[in-house]
Amino acid sequence: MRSLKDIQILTDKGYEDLKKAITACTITNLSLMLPFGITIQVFGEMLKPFLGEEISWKKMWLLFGLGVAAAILVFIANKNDYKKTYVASYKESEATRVRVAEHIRKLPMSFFNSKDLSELTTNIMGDCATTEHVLSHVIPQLCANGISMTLVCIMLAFFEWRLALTVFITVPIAFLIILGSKKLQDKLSQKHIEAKLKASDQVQEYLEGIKVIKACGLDGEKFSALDNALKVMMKMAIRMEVVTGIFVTGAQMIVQAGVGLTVFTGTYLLTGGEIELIPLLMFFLIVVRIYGPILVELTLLPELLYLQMSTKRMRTLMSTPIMTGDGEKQIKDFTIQLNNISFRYNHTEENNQAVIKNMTATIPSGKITALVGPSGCGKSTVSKLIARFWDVDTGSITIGGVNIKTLDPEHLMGYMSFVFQDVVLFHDTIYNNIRIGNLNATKEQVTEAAKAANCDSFIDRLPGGYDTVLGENGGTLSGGERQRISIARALLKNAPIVLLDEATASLDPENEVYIQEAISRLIEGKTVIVIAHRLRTVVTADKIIVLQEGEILEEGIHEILIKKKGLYEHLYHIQQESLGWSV
Ligand SMILES: Nc1ncnc2c1ncn2[C@@H]1O[C@H](COP(=O)(O)OP(=O)(O)OP(=O)(O)O)[C@@H](O)[C@H]1O
Repeated sequence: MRSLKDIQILTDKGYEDLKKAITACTITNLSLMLPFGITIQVFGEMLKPFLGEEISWKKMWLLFGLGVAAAILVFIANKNDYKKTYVASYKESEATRVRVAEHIRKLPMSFFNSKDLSELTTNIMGDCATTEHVLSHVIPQLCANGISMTLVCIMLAFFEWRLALTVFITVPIAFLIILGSKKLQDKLSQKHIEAKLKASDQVQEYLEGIKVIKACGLDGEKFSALDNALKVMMKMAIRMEVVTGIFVTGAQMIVQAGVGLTVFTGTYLLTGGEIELIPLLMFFLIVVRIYGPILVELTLLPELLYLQMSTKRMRTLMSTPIMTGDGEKQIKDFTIQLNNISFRYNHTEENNQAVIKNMTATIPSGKITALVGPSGCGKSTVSKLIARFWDVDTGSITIGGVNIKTLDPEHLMGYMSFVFQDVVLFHDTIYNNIRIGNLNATKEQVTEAAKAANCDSFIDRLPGGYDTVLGENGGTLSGGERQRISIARALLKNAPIVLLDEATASLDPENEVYIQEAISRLIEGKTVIVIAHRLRTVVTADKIIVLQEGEILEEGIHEILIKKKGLYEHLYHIQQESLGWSV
């Protein structure tokens, strides 16, 4: 329980609530003993005529009254138990999900390089659901059953210790069987979880790639991959259930063998005159009653073991250090300085080549700086390092003399706007999709930004205007329209540094004109970093940095680089020639 708190699956409040839930569950279990005790008393009265005694009706009416009171008590205890256990655990699990999502948001991008989306979804939804189930249905019941059974065991031992011993002697053996199967169950759980992840990966790939699958006629091939993954998942689930079932049933049989043992010992004591018939019969009744919770415990225990797999993954996730920094530092000058920086994406694999090698450059404040170079030379990586999506391995990046590693990533983001080629739009209204740039913006500011980004022409054509709800990832808009929405967002944010990544690639001439206009408004007076393949779009840049294989090869303005007749001039002429091609 404490370990759940330590790995932040349980908050302090959740930990306290769980303790309350266990107490409530124990009270419910003990309250359930009341009607049972009364039944035994009634049973004892009813047997009296067989022993030549008379039934006491006064006592019977008293027992009836007590029975009604006990039923009311059981109802109250159950109600309290429900509130303390279920309601508290669902609230706790909601808080856990938010905390996990918040932690994920603050993790460095290197973490996401080694994780895929379905694994993280499993973390947020699956593992939290398992924890929620175990917190509400397993831990309180297990602890409460353990406490109430121990109490009953002590009471029975006072009554007749030899019988009490035979009742409980099989219980530790049964528990040892379940605990002994832990290794095997862990292995099977791990395989089951892996199969589940693979299946959800396949489902995701199938749905995301449905256009390509249809266009390339891959339906059969991709569907059979999905079908196989689902079959493996089913096989693993059945295997896990069967093995768990064998151990649980075996353990339950051993516990139930205790009934036979008790009857045997009881008969032995009865014939030896060491116990009377009625107390013995009552003892048998109690035994049958208390075996119920023990059998339930045995089915709950494997679930607790399964939780360990989820908590292990959660522990890895929650103990991954987040990016930190001091959010207080204010920056006035936006000159970006790359000081001998080196960076590699993978530090673990053998092929961990540095993508950026000893790079030193200045990106002047209030000017346009273009990063150009062949595909894969590291242009996007440099922009990601400036935005602190990743931290450099060696060297430093400063903005206005402040090392960005000392800045809180969220604070740093406040200084930057991004216009990427692959625009992410949310399943929400156009208005809200633009407002993401600045959640404090007024309606007028949002529409003004949309106008400046040349969005109003297409928004006005939409039936709901600004209130039109976009499909998943803006599926109903064209590439150019999506790009203009992302520019509107950036305009609304009005950050002093603008990162443009391939913003006008793959657009038709009309859209390109609209977007170029919008971008001109966006970058006015800002420190701009442009990443572009098409060199004609950067000829007017104040500075061009030419990269090759993660190193700076040339620097300067267009005219000087052309005169230099180096890589830039070569790439520029190839592109000029290709512009003359026609199909
Ligand atoms: N997340 C990542 N994990 C591992 N390697 C990566 C990752 N992102 C990029 N790379 C590698 O780093 C190198 C530089 O990539 P980068 O995207 O910075 O190049 P680029 O110049 O922007 O390329 P392009 O112009 O084609 O977009 C490439 O070899 C690429 O394969």
